[in-house]
Amino acid sequence: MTISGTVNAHLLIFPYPAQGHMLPLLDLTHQLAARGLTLTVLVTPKNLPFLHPLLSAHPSIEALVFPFPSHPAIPPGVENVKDLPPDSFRAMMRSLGELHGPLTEWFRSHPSPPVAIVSDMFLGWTHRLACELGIRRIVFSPSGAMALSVIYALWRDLPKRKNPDDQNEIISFPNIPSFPKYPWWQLSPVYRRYVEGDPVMEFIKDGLLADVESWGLVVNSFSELEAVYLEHLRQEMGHDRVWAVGPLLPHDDGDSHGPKQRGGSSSVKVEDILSWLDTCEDRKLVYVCFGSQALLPKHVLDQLAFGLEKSGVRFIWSVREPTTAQVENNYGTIPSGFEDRVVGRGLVIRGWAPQVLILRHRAVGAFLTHCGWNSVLEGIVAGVPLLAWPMGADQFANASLLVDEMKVAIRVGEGAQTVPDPEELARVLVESVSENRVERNAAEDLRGAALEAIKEGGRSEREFDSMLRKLATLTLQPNT
Ligand SMILES: O=c1ccn([C@@H]2O[C@H](COP(=O)(O)OP(=O)(O)O[C@H]3O[C@H](CO)[C@@H](O)[C@H](O)[C@H]3O)[C@@H](O)[C@H]2O)c(=O)[nH]1
Repeated sequence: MTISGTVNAHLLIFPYPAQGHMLPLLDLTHQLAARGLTLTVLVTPKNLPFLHPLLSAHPSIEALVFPFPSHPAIPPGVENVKDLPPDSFRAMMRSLGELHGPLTEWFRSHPSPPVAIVSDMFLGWTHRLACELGIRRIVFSPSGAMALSVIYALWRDLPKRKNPDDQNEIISFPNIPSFPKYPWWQLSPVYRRYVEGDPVMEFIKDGLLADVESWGLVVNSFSELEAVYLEHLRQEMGHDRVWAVGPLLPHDDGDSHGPKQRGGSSSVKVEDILSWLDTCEDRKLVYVCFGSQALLPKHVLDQLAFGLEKSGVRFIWSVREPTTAQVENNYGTIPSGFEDRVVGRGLVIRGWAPQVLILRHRAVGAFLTHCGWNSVLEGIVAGVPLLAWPMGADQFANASLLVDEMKVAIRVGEGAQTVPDPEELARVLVESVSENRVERNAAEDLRGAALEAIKEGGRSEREFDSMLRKLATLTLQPNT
């Protein structure tokens, strides 16, 4: 049964300011707004522009803008992880915790305050705040259910190595379906830096444990992809308010917004990219991107460039450019002369690419990805095989799901440690766009399942409705 019409509840939406976290939560917010909920979205000033497509599509949404709480590791004027070095998640998580006071004040003076906070998994402290205010907190997970299961197991069980110098020691997760195991170096870098008693690390640990205690969890995933892990999370949380509502699709709203502007303006004119793609054969081009955070070490970037050059395949490569200081720290930039050597068949986009738009084009036949969860879902919706080269965070878990379980991906590399030889990489690139790859059929099937899940009456849509039904029953608790 679907619920029809609008739902009358006020929610506070609180995204974590990293592109891979904010974009899918704003996609969810579009869907909530379309069902008539009253929504307030909390951002700091520099992140307000990311709300513009949402606010212009739904003028009833209110933006709540709080000054960014300063932090010694975050330069003044920077308020989004995309403008920070790759290991800045801890500082950002800690600094946003300072919004507890202003948020409490805002809530207490609001004539009709929200009945629930929907906040990113990295804002676990909002669960305690919600308890103090007598409202509910729903965790938003931009990561998949398998990866989230691993993250929660890490912070609950705090596994340690027998030999603290052994980066390759295997850490097992026997309570998670499929019993995943990873060498130490592939675990979340935030967790690997955990030091008992360190105030920032304890704050982060408390936040992630508070996620598990929260009233609800909404995951950008779908049952056909991760049923066993979603069920595992229901057991971990001790209730069934775990809703898989994905894959969340970007809101299309014409020429100026939607996928063309998703996460920011494209560094190369969108029309130029599309008209070049139009000249390409169907499903023969490889799209290459490592997400909004990762910077590639020089030796990795050079080998990748060499592999692309040798392969002869058509490609678009979206590359995050390092700063001068990062180049001095050995992060790579596009080798000189590379673009001349691949002219006509390779397009390099330095900065920001309209990824979803590119992946939707008929010319794309494979996606070389770091396996950030949004890229994974976008690749699945495009129905193309993935070439998996996880770099960090939850990406090793995502890669094992895609390669070993779903068989829609081919493992190409592992971080900066396992870098394919350019000859080998070139061979895989060529094969990835050939008709005969088994992964191609599996990717098409999974695309079908993803689209089935989000169509009217599909499983994800039903879970979204079930979440709305629960939200519609919420009221402020007596202690407010
Ligand atoms: O040039 C670009 C680069 C990225 N994107 C978009 O930015 C998002 C990137 O998200 P994702 O693919 O998940 O990668 P990260 O930015 O690396 O995301 C972080 O957040 C994800 C969700 O928790 C995790 O799965 C990742 O490991 C973590 O690094 C996607 O929607 C992309 O379409 C663009 O539109 N253009």
